[in-house]
Amino acid sequence: MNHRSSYDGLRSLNNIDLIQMKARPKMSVRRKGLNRENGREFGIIVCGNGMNVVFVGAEVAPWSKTGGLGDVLGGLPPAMAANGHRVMTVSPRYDQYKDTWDTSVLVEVWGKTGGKLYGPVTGNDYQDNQLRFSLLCQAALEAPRVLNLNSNENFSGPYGEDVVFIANDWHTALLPCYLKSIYKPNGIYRSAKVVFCIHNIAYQGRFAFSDFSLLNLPDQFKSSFDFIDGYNKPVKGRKINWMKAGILESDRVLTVSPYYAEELVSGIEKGVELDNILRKTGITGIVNGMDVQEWNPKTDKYIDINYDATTGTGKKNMEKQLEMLEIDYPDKARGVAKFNVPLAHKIIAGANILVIPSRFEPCGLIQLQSMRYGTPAMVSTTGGLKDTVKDGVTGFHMGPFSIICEDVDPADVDAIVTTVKRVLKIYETPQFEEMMQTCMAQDLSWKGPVKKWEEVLLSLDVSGSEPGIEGEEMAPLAKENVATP
Ligand SMILES: Nc1ncnc2c1ncn2[C@@H]1O[C@H](COP(=O)(O)OP(=O)(O)O[C@H]2O[C@H](CO)[C@@H](O)[C@H](O)[C@H]2O)[C@@H](O)[C@H]1O
Repeated sequence: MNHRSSYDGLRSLNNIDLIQMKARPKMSVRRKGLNRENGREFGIIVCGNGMNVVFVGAEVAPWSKTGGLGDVLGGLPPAMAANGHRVMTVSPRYDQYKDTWDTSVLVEVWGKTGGKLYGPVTGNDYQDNQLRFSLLCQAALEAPRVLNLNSNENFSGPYGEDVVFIANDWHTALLPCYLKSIYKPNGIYRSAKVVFCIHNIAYQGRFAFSDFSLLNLPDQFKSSFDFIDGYNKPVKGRKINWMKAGILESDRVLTVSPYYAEELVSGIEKGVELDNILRKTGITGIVNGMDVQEWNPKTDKYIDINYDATTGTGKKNMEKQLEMLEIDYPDKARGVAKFNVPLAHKIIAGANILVIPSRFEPCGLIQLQSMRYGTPAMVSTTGGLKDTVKDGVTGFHMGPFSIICEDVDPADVDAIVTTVKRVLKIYETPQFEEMMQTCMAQDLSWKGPVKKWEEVLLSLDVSGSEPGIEGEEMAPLAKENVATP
């Protein structure tokens, strides 16, 4: 396991100052470098003590990422640390990442997987994934107690037991179960709480019912895992369902947008057979933020011409190149089915319109990325796309699409054609220009979402938890060694 240490103290002078608050609760803080006069520092901020927060997940960008889960775990924890909380993220070490360091608490469990996160090839899982993710949960429960993280003299040592765990997706669902069965009965983590966050309900961790015996849990947990699978992919029938248990055994359930939260409880199809469970527990949606430093058209290292809202206009030579491309490729289309970060940046920066015809979309990050680059998106009306794209203001809505993946519904094709016509009517008019400006003027960073996360975490009443402060937006620690699927 690679225990990524607390983000505090490692990022900037500003953050080091925030850490000092932790050591002296409700104190006045000098924020060095912010206000200076004649060489003397001044500037007082009165603030709370913050919280101890432990994120747990199967991916964390930039080290391991197959999609948005990695992005969120690379962005939200540093943004919470920037607000004065003590934050760590526990995630598997799939490879020998250059910029990670040894905590000297090293347990090699399944060996390096060379950047292959869930299986040797896409769609083919490791046979022992249950063991792997069980160990991830066990490691995450040990980390706050045993890792001696010397971030800074005021903010060092183990986190202790007054922590909030944020478990993400099915891979982390055993965490609240082990907390309740192993730790709490022994007087450990008495006031600790668990938030379970659903990024994508389509993956639930459904396994043979007899596998319950592998999980090292007492029989009273069986009912939380017990599940009748209604789909014949691969077989119907009685199973264990990790996500169901994660939802039932956690203290709060969150997801990544308010509208997706509504969809999840709306019925069996959108809730993928867990809608009844979520209606019981309740679920809250908070829209994701994005990494506004990695995705910044002004400084993006992957695109040839950097730009901002004042230079969003087309370059003549590029227009010429586009004309040439059309002549060379009369079919006018290209399909690239590769995970290619530079190309993803180039497409988002270069496109005039991004079409996102999702059947479902818990939050969606590419529409945020595209709006930041002044590229309005044409989206289906589902999940976070509904919450983040305003029709006629920052993009175009096409209505909800059929969720039956096997067929293409002709009504959806019509919706795309009608919307393209609507877009073309205003394309290259001042109205479209204004739309691009509005897209780029939005604050899509983690600053807003993190406040909502704080509110939820504080409401759990973990001992010693206090609000943080208004922090600066922070990017993840490193930008190299992204493990691709
Ligand atoms: N070919 C390619 N090459 C390189 N990079 C590529 C790529 N295709 C996509 N990406 C990048 O991968 C990320 C995709 O994130 P999304 O949130 O859009 O979807 P995903 O389904 O992975 O996430 C799930 O979790 C997230 C986080 O909560 C929710 O937003 C989302 O709705 C949910 O489905 C973006 O950063 C995008 O730029």
